Amino acid sequence: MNEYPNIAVIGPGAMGEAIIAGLLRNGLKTPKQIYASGPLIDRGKEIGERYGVHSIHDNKEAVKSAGVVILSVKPQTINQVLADLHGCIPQDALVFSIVAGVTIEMISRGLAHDAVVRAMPNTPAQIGEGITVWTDSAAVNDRQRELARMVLSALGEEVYVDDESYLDMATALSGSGPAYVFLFMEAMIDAGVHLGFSRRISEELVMQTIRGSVNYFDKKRHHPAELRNEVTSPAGTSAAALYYLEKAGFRTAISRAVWAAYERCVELGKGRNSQMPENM
Ligand SMILES: NC(=O)C1=CN([C@@H]2O[C@H](COP(=O)(O)OP(=O)(O)OC[C@H]3O[C@@H](n4cnc5c(N)ncnc54)[C@H](OP(=O)(O)O)[C@@H]3O)[C@@H](O)[C@H]2O)C=CC1
Ligand SMILES: O=C(O)[C@@H]1CCC=N1
Repeated sequence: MNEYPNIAVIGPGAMGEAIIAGLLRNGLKTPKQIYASGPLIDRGKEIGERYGVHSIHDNKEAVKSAGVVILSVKPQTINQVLADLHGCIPQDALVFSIVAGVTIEMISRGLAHDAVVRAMPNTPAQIGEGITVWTDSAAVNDRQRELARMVLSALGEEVYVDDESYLDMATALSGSGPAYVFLFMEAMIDAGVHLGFSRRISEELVMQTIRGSVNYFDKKRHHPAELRNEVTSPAGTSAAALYYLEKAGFRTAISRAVWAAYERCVELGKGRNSQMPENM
Protein backbone atom coordinates (compact mmCIF):
# COMPACT_ATOMS: atom_id res chain seq x y z
CA MET A 1 0.00 0.00 0.00
CA ASN A 2 1.41 3.42 -0.91
CA GLU A 3 -0.94 5.66 1.01
CA TYR A 4 -1.27 5.65 4.75
CA PRO A 5 -4.59 6.93 6.08
CA ASN A 6 -4.80 9.18 9.13
CA ILE A 7 -4.25 7.21 12.31
CA ALA A 8 -5.77 7.97 15.70
CA VAL A 9 -3.95 6.62 18.74
CA ILE A 10 -6.34 6.69 21.69
CA GLY A 11 -4.11 6.31 24.75
CA PRO A 12 -0.52 7.33 23.90
CA GLY A 13 1.08 5.50 26.84
CA ALA A 14 3.90 2.94 26.64
CA MET A 15 2.31 0.78 23.93
CA GLY A 16 0.63 3.66 22.09
CA GLU A 17 4.02 5.33 21.84
CA ALA A 18 5.61 2.06 20.63
CA ILE A 19 3.06 1.95 17.81
CA ILE A 20 3.63 5.60 16.87
CA ALA A 21 7.41 5.07 16.84
CA GLY A 22 7.05 1.87 14.82
CA LEU A 23 4.79 3.43 12.20
CA LEU A 24 7.21 6.31 11.70
CA ARG A 25 10.16 3.92 11.56
CA ASN A 26 8.33 1.75 9.04
CA GLY A 27 7.55 4.24 6.31
CA LEU A 28 4.83 6.60 7.50
CA LYS A 29 6.53 9.76 6.26
CA THR A 30 4.08 12.37 7.55
CA PRO A 31 3.88 12.41 11.37
CA LYS A 32 0.97 14.84 11.14
CA GLN A 33 -1.17 11.93 9.89
CA ILE A 34 -1.08 10.62 13.45
CA TYR A 35 -3.49 12.04 16.02
CA ALA A 36 -2.52 10.98 19.53
CA SER A 37 -5.20 11.57 22.13
CA GLY A 38 -4.87 11.25 25.89
CA PRO A 39 -5.84 13.22 29.00
CA LEU A 40 -2.46 14.50 30.19
CA ILE A 41 -1.23 17.78 28.74
CA ASP A 42 2.42 17.10 29.67
CA ARG A 43 2.38 13.63 28.14
CA GLY A 44 0.73 14.99 24.98
CA LYS A 45 3.38 17.69 24.72
CA GLU A 46 6.12 15.10 25.14
CA ILE A 47 4.69 12.83 22.40
CA GLY A 48 4.04 15.79 20.09
CA GLU A 49 7.59 17.10 20.46
CA ARG A 50 9.26 13.69 20.23
CA TYR A 51 7.48 12.49 17.07
CA GLY A 52 5.96 15.58 15.46
CA VAL A 53 2.46 14.07 15.63
CA HIS A 54 -0.76 15.94 16.46
CA SER A 55 -1.30 15.71 20.17
CA ILE A 56 -4.80 16.43 21.39
CA HIS A 57 -7.04 15.79 24.38
CA ASP A 58 -10.28 15.01 22.61
CA ASN A 59 -10.86 11.43 21.45
CA LYS A 60 -13.75 12.41 19.18
CA GLU A 61 -11.61 14.99 17.42
CA ALA A 62 -8.78 12.45 17.03
CA VAL A 63 -10.91 9.87 15.21
CA LYS A 64 -12.78 12.32 12.94
CA SER A 65 -10.62 11.80 9.83
CA ALA A 66 -9.05 8.46 10.84
CA GLY A 67 -8.69 5.41 8.61
CA VAL A 68 -7.29 3.44 11.55
CA VAL A 69 -8.25 3.97 15.19
CA ILE A 70 -5.84 2.36 17.62
CA LEU A 71 -7.21 1.70 21.10
CA SER A 72 -4.30 1.53 23.54
CA VAL A 73 -5.90 2.57 26.82
CA LYS A 74 -5.95 0.36 29.92
CA PRO A 75 -8.76 -2.21 30.26
CA GLN A 76 -10.00 -0.22 33.27
CA THR A 77 -10.55 2.84 31.03
CA ILE A 78 -11.98 1.17 27.96
CA ASN A 79 -15.67 1.50 28.82
CA GLN A 80 -15.32 5.24 29.25
CA VAL A 81 -13.53 5.51 25.89
CA LEU A 82 -16.06 3.31 24.09
CA ALA A 83 -18.92 5.41 25.47
CA ASP A 84 -17.10 8.58 24.43
CA LEU A 85 -16.59 7.32 20.86
CA HIS A 86 -19.91 5.51 20.40
CA GLY A 87 -21.13 6.19 16.85
CA CYS A 88 -18.11 8.44 16.08
CA ILE A 89 -15.83 6.08 14.13
CA PRO A 90 -15.80 6.88 10.39
CA GLN A 91 -17.62 4.18 8.45
CA ASP A 92 -14.59 2.88 6.48
CA ALA A 93 -12.19 3.00 9.40
CA LEU A 94 -10.54 0.01 11.03
CA VAL A 95 -10.52 -0.17 14.82
CA PHE A 96 -7.34 -1.83 16.11
CA SER A 97 -7.46 -2.69 19.79
CA ILE A 98 -4.58 -3.94 21.93
CA VAL A 99 -6.57 -3.75 25.18
CA ALA A 100 -6.01 -6.91 27.27
CA GLY A 101 -9.08 -9.07 27.81
CA VAL A 102 -11.53 -6.86 25.96
CA THR A 103 -13.33 -8.79 23.23
CA ILE A 104 -14.14 -7.78 19.67
CA GLU A 105 -17.82 -8.07 20.54
CA MET A 106 -17.47 -5.57 23.43
CA ILE A 107 -15.56 -3.10 21.27
CA SER A 108 -17.89 -3.46 18.33
CA ARG A 109 -21.00 -3.01 20.49
CA GLY A 110 -19.42 -0.18 22.50
CA LEU A 111 -18.45 1.81 19.42
CA ALA A 112 -21.33 0.74 17.14
CA HIS A 113 -18.66 -0.21 14.60
CA ASP A 114 -18.12 -3.63 13.02
CA ALA A 115 -14.60 -3.64 11.53
CA VAL A 116 -12.39 -4.49 14.52
CA VAL A 117 -8.97 -6.11 14.88
CA ARG A 118 -7.96 -7.37 18.32
CA ALA A 119 -4.23 -7.75 18.81
CA MET A 120 -1.87 -8.59 21.66
CA PRO A 121 1.67 -7.22 21.14
CA ASN A 122 4.48 -7.06 23.71
CA THR A 123 6.97 -4.40 24.77
CA PRO A 124 9.89 -5.40 22.49
CA ALA A 125 7.56 -3.88 19.86
CA GLN A 126 9.19 -0.62 20.97
CA ILE A 127 12.30 -1.65 19.02
CA GLY A 128 10.38 -3.52 16.29
CA GLU A 129 11.16 -6.91 17.88
CA GLY A 130 7.82 -7.77 19.42
CA ILE A 131 5.48 -10.60 18.65
CA THR A 132 1.80 -9.85 18.16
CA VAL A 133 -1.03 -12.37 18.12
CA TRP A 134 -4.10 -11.02 16.36
CA THR A 135 -7.52 -11.77 14.95
CA ASP A 136 -10.27 -9.81 13.26
CA SER A 137 -14.05 -9.56 12.99
CA ALA A 138 -15.93 -10.88 9.96
CA ALA A 139 -16.60 -7.29 8.87
CA VAL A 140 -12.91 -6.51 8.26
CA ASN A 141 -12.36 -6.19 4.50
CA ASP A 142 -9.18 -6.77 2.47
CA ARG A 143 -8.08 -3.15 2.53
CA GLN A 144 -8.62 -2.94 6.27
CA ARG A 145 -6.67 -6.19 6.74
CA GLU A 146 -3.85 -4.59 4.77
CA LEU A 147 -4.00 -1.59 7.11
CA ALA A 148 -3.85 -3.96 10.08
CA ARG A 149 -0.73 -5.57 8.63
CA MET A 150 0.82 -2.13 8.22
CA VAL A 151 0.37 -1.49 11.95
CA LEU A 152 1.50 -5.02 12.83
CA SER A 153 4.66 -4.78 10.77
CA ALA A 154 5.64 -1.72 12.80
CA LEU A 155 5.70 -3.90 15.90
CA GLY A 156 7.75 -6.92 14.81
CA GLU A 157 6.58 -10.48 14.11
CA GLU A 158 2.90 -11.43 13.97
CA VAL A 159 0.76 -14.54 14.27
CA TYR A 160 -2.83 -14.57 13.00
CA VAL A 161 -5.36 -16.77 14.83
CA ASP A 162 -8.89 -17.44 13.67
CA ASP A 163 -10.21 -18.15 17.17
CA GLU A 164 -10.38 -15.12 19.48
CA SER A 165 -9.98 -17.22 22.62
CA TYR A 166 -6.26 -17.50 21.79
CA LEU A 167 -5.92 -13.77 22.49
CA ASP A 168 -6.31 -14.20 26.27
CA MET A 169 -3.79 -17.06 26.14
CA ALA A 170 -1.35 -14.95 24.12
CA THR A 171 -1.72 -12.13 26.65
CA ALA A 172 -0.57 -14.50 29.39
CA LEU A 173 2.31 -16.03 27.40
CA SER A 174 3.83 -13.45 25.06
CA GLY A 175 2.04 -10.24 26.11
CA SER A 176 3.16 -10.50 29.73
CA GLY A 177 6.12 -12.72 28.78
CA PRO A 178 8.78 -9.98 28.85
CA ALA A 179 7.95 -9.38 32.53
CA TYR A 180 8.84 -13.00 33.37
CA VAL A 181 12.03 -12.81 31.32
CA PHE A 182 13.11 -9.59 33.03
CA LEU A 183 12.39 -11.07 36.47
CA PHE A 184 14.56 -14.07 35.56
CA MET A 185 17.31 -11.73 34.31
CA GLU A 186 17.13 -9.69 37.47
CA ALA A 187 17.31 -12.79 39.68
CA MET A 188 20.35 -14.09 37.76
CA ILE A 189 22.12 -10.72 37.98
CA ASP A 190 21.45 -10.52 41.71
CA ALA A 191 22.77 -14.05 42.13
CA GLY A 192 25.98 -13.02 40.35
CA VAL A 193 26.34 -10.03 42.69
CA HIS A 194 25.71 -12.33 45.64
CA LEU A 195 28.62 -14.49 44.45
CA GLY A 196 30.91 -11.46 44.26
CA PHE A 197 30.78 -10.09 40.70
CA SER A 198 30.30 -6.36 40.20
CA ARG A 199 26.79 -5.54 38.98
CA ARG A 200 28.16 -4.39 35.63
CA ILE A 201 30.01 -7.63 34.94
CA SER A 202 27.12 -9.72 36.26
CA GLU A 203 24.71 -7.90 33.89
CA GLU A 204 27.06 -8.49 30.96
CA LEU A 205 27.45 -12.20 31.76
CA VAL A 206 23.71 -12.73 32.18
CA MET A 207 22.65 -10.71 29.14
CA GLN A 208 25.02 -12.49 26.76
CA THR A 209 24.15 -15.89 28.29
CA ILE A 210 20.46 -15.27 27.56
CA ARG A 211 21.08 -13.75 24.13
CA GLY A 212 23.52 -16.52 23.16
CA SER A 213 21.17 -19.27 24.40
CA VAL A 214 18.22 -17.85 22.43
CA ASN A 215 20.32 -17.53 19.27
CA TYR A 216 21.76 -21.02 19.75
CA PHE A 217 18.26 -22.50 20.13
CA ASP A 218 17.14 -20.52 17.08
CA LYS A 219 19.99 -21.92 15.00
CA LYS A 220 19.91 -25.53 16.22
CA ARG A 221 16.14 -25.95 16.61
CA HIS A 222 16.70 -28.89 18.96
CA HIS A 223 14.30 -29.49 21.82
CA PRO A 224 15.28 -27.22 24.77
CA ALA A 225 15.71 -30.33 26.94
CA GLU A 226 18.44 -31.59 24.58
CA LEU A 227 20.26 -28.28 24.75
CA ARG A 228 19.91 -28.32 28.54
CA ASN A 229 21.35 -31.86 28.69
CA GLU A 230 24.32 -30.68 26.63
CA VAL A 231 25.19 -28.23 29.42
CA THR A 232 24.62 -30.71 32.22
CA SER A 233 27.78 -32.73 32.96
CA PRO A 234 27.45 -35.82 35.18
CA ALA A 235 27.80 -34.86 38.84
CA GLY A 236 28.58 -31.34 37.67
CA THR A 237 27.55 -27.79 38.50
CA SER A 238 24.49 -27.51 36.24
CA ALA A 239 23.01 -30.74 37.64
CA ALA A 240 23.38 -29.32 41.15
CA ALA A 241 21.59 -26.11 40.17
CA LEU A 242 18.85 -27.87 38.16
CA TYR A 243 18.13 -30.23 41.06
CA TYR A 244 17.53 -27.19 43.26
CA LEU A 245 15.33 -25.41 40.69
CA GLU A 246 13.17 -28.51 40.19
CA LYS A 247 12.93 -29.04 43.96
CA ALA A 248 11.77 -25.43 44.32
CA GLY A 249 8.98 -26.07 41.78
CA PHE A 250 10.42 -23.86 39.03
CA ARG A 251 8.40 -25.35 36.16
CA THR A 252 5.17 -25.47 38.14
CA ALA A 253 5.67 -21.88 39.27
CA ILE A 254 6.06 -20.76 35.63
CA SER A 255 3.06 -22.74 34.50
CA ARG A 256 0.88 -21.51 37.39
CA ALA A 257 2.04 -17.92 36.82
CA VAL A 258 1.04 -18.04 33.15
CA TRP A 259 -2.35 -19.49 34.17
CA ALA A 260 -2.76 -16.66 36.70
CA ALA A 261 -2.11 -14.12 33.95
CA TYR A 262 -4.63 -15.88 31.71
CA GLU A 263 -7.27 -15.89 34.45
CA ARG A 264 -6.60 -12.22 35.17
CA CYS A 265 -6.96 -11.41 31.48
CA VAL A 266 -10.37 -13.10 31.38
CA GLU A 267 -11.35 -11.16 34.53
CA LEU A 268 -10.25 -7.86 32.96
CA GLY A 269 -12.49 -8.62 30.01
CA LYS A 270 -15.39 -8.92 32.43
CA GLY A 271 -14.61 -5.46 33.79
CA ARG A 272 -13.33 -6.69 37.17
CA ASN A 273 -10.81 -4.18 38.37
CA SER A 274 -8.54 -5.65 40.98
CA GLN A 275 -9.35 -8.73 42.91
CA MET A 276 -7.16 -11.48 44.30
CA PRO A 277 -8.42 -14.85 42.99
CA GLU A 278 -9.61 -17.12 45.79
CA ASN A 279 -7.05 -19.86 45.18
CA MET A 280 -3.98 -17.61 45.46
N1 LIG B 1 2.38 -2.79 28.59
C1 LIG B 1 2.39 -3.93 27.91
O1 LIG B 1 3.34 -4.73 27.94
C2 LIG B 1 1.24 -4.28 27.03
C3 LIG B 1 0.04 -3.63 27.17
N2 LIG B 1 -1.02 -3.98 26.37
C4 LIG B 1 -2.29 -3.30 26.50
O2 LIG B 1 -2.10 -2.00 26.01
C5 LIG B 1 -2.92 -1.09 26.70
C6 LIG B 1 -2.09 0.09 27.16
O3 LIG B 1 -1.10 -0.38 28.03
P1 LIG B 1 0.14 0.54 28.41
O4 LIG B 1 0.60 1.29 27.22
O5 LIG B 1 1.08 -0.33 29.16
O6 LIG B 1 -0.58 1.54 29.46
P2 LIG B 1 -0.30 3.07 29.72
O7 LIG B 1 -0.92 3.40 31.03
O8 LIG B 1 1.15 3.37 29.52
O9 LIG B 1 -1.12 3.80 28.56
C7 LIG B 1 -2.48 4.09 28.61
C8 LIG B 1 -2.66 5.47 28.06
O10 LIG B 1 -4.05 5.78 27.98
C9 LIG B 1 -4.24 7.11 28.43
N3 LIG B 1 -5.64 7.34 28.81
C10 LIG B 1 -6.24 7.20 30.01
N4 LIG B 1 -7.56 7.55 29.92
C11 LIG B 1 -7.76 7.89 28.63
C12 LIG B 1 -8.90 8.34 27.91
N5 LIG B 1 -10.09 8.48 28.49
N6 LIG B 1 -8.75 8.62 26.60
C13 LIG B 1 -7.55 8.49 25.97
N7 LIG B 1 -6.44 8.06 26.60
C14 LIG B 1 -6.56 7.76 27.90
C15 LIG B 1 -3.29 7.21 29.58
O11 LIG B 1 -3.09 8.53 29.97
P3 LIG B 1 -2.69 8.84 31.52
O12 LIG B 1 -1.35 8.23 31.72
O13 LIG B 1 -2.71 10.28 31.60
O14 LIG B 1 -3.77 8.19 32.37
C16 LIG B 1 -2.05 6.56 28.96
O15 LIG B 1 -1.35 7.48 28.16
C17 LIG B 1 -3.57 -1.86 27.85
O16 LIG B 1 -4.90 -2.14 27.53
C18 LIG B 1 -2.77 -3.14 27.93
O17 LIG B 1 -3.61 -4.22 28.29
C19 LIG B 1 -0.91 -4.92 25.39
C20 LIG B 1 0.27 -5.57 25.22
C21 LIG B 1 1.44 -5.34 26.05
O1 LIG C 1 0.07 -6.48 32.41
C1 LIG C 1 -0.83 -6.22 31.59
O2 LIG C 1 -2.02 -6.23 31.94
C2 LIG C 1 -0.47 -5.92 30.15
C3 LIG C 1 -1.11 -6.86 29.18
C4 LIG C 1 0.01 -7.68 28.62
C5 LIG C 1 1.20 -7.07 29.16
N1 LIG C 1 0.94 -6.09 29.95
